[in-house]
Amino acid sequence: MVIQTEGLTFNFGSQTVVDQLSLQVPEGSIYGFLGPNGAGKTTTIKLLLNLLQTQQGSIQLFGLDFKAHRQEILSQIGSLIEQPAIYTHLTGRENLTNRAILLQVDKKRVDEMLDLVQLTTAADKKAGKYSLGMKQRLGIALALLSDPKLLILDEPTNGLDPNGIIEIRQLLKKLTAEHGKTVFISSHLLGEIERMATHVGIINNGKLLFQGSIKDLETISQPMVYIETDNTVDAANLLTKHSYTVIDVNTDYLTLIYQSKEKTGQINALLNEAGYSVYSIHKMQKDLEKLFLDITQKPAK
Ligand SMILES: Nc1ncnc2c1ncn2[C@@H]1O[C@H](COP(=O)(O)OP(=O)(O)OP(=O)(O)O)[C@@H](O)[C@H]1O
Repeated sequence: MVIQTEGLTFNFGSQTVVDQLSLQVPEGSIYGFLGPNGAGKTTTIKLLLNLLQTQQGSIQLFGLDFKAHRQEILSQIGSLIEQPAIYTHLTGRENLTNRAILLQVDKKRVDEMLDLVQLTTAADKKAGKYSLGMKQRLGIALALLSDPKLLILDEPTNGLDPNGIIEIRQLLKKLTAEHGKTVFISSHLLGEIERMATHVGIINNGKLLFQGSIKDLETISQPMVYIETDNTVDAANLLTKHSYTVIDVNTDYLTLIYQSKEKTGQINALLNEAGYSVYSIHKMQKDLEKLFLDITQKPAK
């Protein structure tokens, strides 16, 4: 495990903000740390980065006890919390070069990082002129300069437009798949985490409600397929005969449990062949609120 905490607990005054947290973050994973605003994500991240002192419980990083190996551990972590620390009057390249000098890192890493986060063409523009997405990518490049094993990101896609979000997602996938990094990323958006994470921890009121692989989460979050068709009742009967699980039928829509892309295609073909008009067919994820309800009704394994 790259991150392993046991009974991690933190109080602000009388408020328990992180409550008996036992995180398990495997090497090479993108671990999505999911929870609504105020759940305790940032506080947990600050504990992992030693920006707050652990009050109760323990933290192990890279198999080492945090208290005994603090410096060694922190030198292997790159992080981005809230706004990236960027000098807006300097260019992207100058920001990276300054940091490279400070960290005594080979300056050829600057070009490598610019390339990795796709800022090569904008490298000589002032960072103050960058879009929010470019600033976040520069922040990630800065965090990666010293080639850390673990990257910890606190809501890095907050406020980004869809393109900006896709670029960050692709970058994080590349970092784990091609560069062997482990990524710990917090978010309050289930859909965003589902699209990139390999593992998920869900926190609410400081407590871990669920932890497991993305596959484990899918069994709980169970997406649905909504089909808009004519004659929904007969169409539902046909699908039931073909062993599909129809959950709901109204005059315009049928709702089924989502199984796979291929099955969704087969459903569409089946309805078409039987002479039904399929006006629309789409997959819908549960939102975080509905997922919380399911998790609290069905306790995690
Ligand atoms: N310095 C502080 N002093 C007192 N209470 C704090 C402090 N920082 C955070 N809190 C409280 O701790 C709780 C958890 O905050 P935290 O920032 O860890 O949550 P979060 O999940 O990161 O949420 P957000 O996405 O809104 O940042 C909140 O109730 C917050 O008000």
